[in-house]
This record gives sequence, structure tokens and C-alpha cells, in this order.
Amino acid sequence: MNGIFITFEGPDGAGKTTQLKKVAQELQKLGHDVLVTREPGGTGISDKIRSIILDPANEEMVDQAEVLLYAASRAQHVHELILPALQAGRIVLCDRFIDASVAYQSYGLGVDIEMVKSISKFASSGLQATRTYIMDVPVEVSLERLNQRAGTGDSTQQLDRIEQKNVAYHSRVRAGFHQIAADHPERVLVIDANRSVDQIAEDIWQDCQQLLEEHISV
Ligand SMILES: Nc1ncnc2c1ncn2[C@@H]1O[C@H](COP(=O)(O)OP(=O)(O)OP(=O)(O)O)[C@@H](O)[C@H]1O
Ligand SMILES: Cc1cn([C@H]2C[C@H](O)[C@@H](COP(=O)(O)O)O2)c(=O)[nH]c1=O
Repeated sequence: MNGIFITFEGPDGAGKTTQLKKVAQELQKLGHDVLVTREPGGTGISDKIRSIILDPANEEMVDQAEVLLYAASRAQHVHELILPALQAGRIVLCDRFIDASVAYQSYGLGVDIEMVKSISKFASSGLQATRTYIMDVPVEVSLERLNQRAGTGDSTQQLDRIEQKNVAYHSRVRAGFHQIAADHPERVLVIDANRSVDQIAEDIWQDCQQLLEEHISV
């Protein structure tokens, strides 16, 4: 496969989308063919599944259904969109991927980690990111950012079913991301996201340039 697969992870409201867009702009300026996508979502079917998962009205959703719905969304996303893009040599920037299932469903909800990994591996046919940036901020900071964003009155930015969970849950998720980074130092870079947008972008872009040098022969 010729393309490069880069994922952005971290707690809700950490600033993933903001940074992903900046990286996409820089890459496009250099003439790279970039695909920006997200999980859950990215395809018609995956987006329909996303709306079921995140709907605050679905409060009775059991953990098993949650794991499988994320996996179903991922399966469609990987096979319909991501793999063809990578095969075509594109750079794929994805807002969340398998690490989110491990952090949220295993560390957050307590679902068996080997089960979550195994279901995710099946869904993605073993696809793994080349590089993952974990945006790390204290939970109070990320939740404050989300609350501020929700306060803008834009109905698409209201807190979803996962974002509405309590601080203890979000703290377990953050700790989960730290553990994932410790388990995969060759792939994962933890970024201090409790800084200005530009400072964070500078760190990520520096690493990205190195990644490009390693993966793209000129
Ligand atoms: N470094 C930063 N400092 C302060 N505010 C920020 C920073 N980065 C992003 N924000 C703001 O915080 C909010 C959340 O940012 P963003 O949507 O990028 O986060 P996210 O991690 O993608 O969120 P979600 O988990 O909902 O996808 C937005 O209102 C954004 O403008
Ligand atoms: C892929 C994936 C995501 N989640 C959670 C993380 C977030 O709370 C939402 C997605 O919303 P975002 O605004 O697009 O970040 O879903 C999860 O729990 N498990 C997953 O596998």
C-alpha cells in the first residue's frame, strides 16, 4: 500500500479536528493528495450508524451494542473509503480510529480489551495507522472547551451521548489513551494540547514532515 494513514485521537474536545484541518492544509500546500475523514462516519452507511451511536436519546444502549456499532461503522469506512484511498497513494487523515474503541469502550466502559481489539481487527481487516497523534489535555479543560462550543447555539455542536458521560468516565478514557501511547511508542505521539492552537500545530507539523521523508521517496 502506497499511502500514509495518520490518525488523531484524544478525549472529546481536545482539539483533534482543529489540528487535523491544519495538517491537511499544510499537506495540500505541498501538493499532496489528502483525504480527510472521521470515525464514526466517513461513508453514508457509517454516518447513519454514527447518528444512532451518538444520539442522546439512545440512553438504553448496552455496551455490547456500542462496541459492535462502532465496529460496523469502521468496517464500512475502512473497506469503502480508507483502503481504496491508501491503495491510490493518498494521505488519509482520520479523526479517531481503533485507539478510540480501546480508550472509550475498554478503559471507559470496562469491556474486555482483547475482545475490543479483536472485533476492531476484524472490522478493519488489520489496518493500523502509520502515525497517531494523541491530543492530551486535562479532562476539565476538554470538557470546558466542549461546553463553550455547545454554548454557541449551533445545534450540531450540542453534547452527544458520549460527551454527556460523567467526569470519572472521561478520566478513565484519558488514562486509557496514556496507556495506549505507552504500549505503542513506535506509532503514537502524545501532544500536549493544553497550549495555543499554533504551538500544538507546530509540534505536529514537525513530526509530519519527518514522517513524509520516511515514507515518500522523491
Ligand atoms: N488549543 C486550543 N485552545 C483553546 N481552544 C481550542 C484549542 N483547540 C481547539 N479549541 C476549541 O475547542 C473546541 C473543540 O475543538 P475541536 O472541535 O477541534 O476538538 P475535538 O477534539 O475535535 O472535539 P470532538 O471530540 O467533539 O470531535 C472548539 O471550540 C475549538 O475551537
Ligand atoms: C471511533 C470511536 C469514537 N468513540 C467516541 C468518541 C467521541 O465521543 C465520539 C465521536 O465523536 P467526535 O465528536 O467525532 O469525536 O465517539 C468511541 O467511543 N469509540 C470509537 O471507536
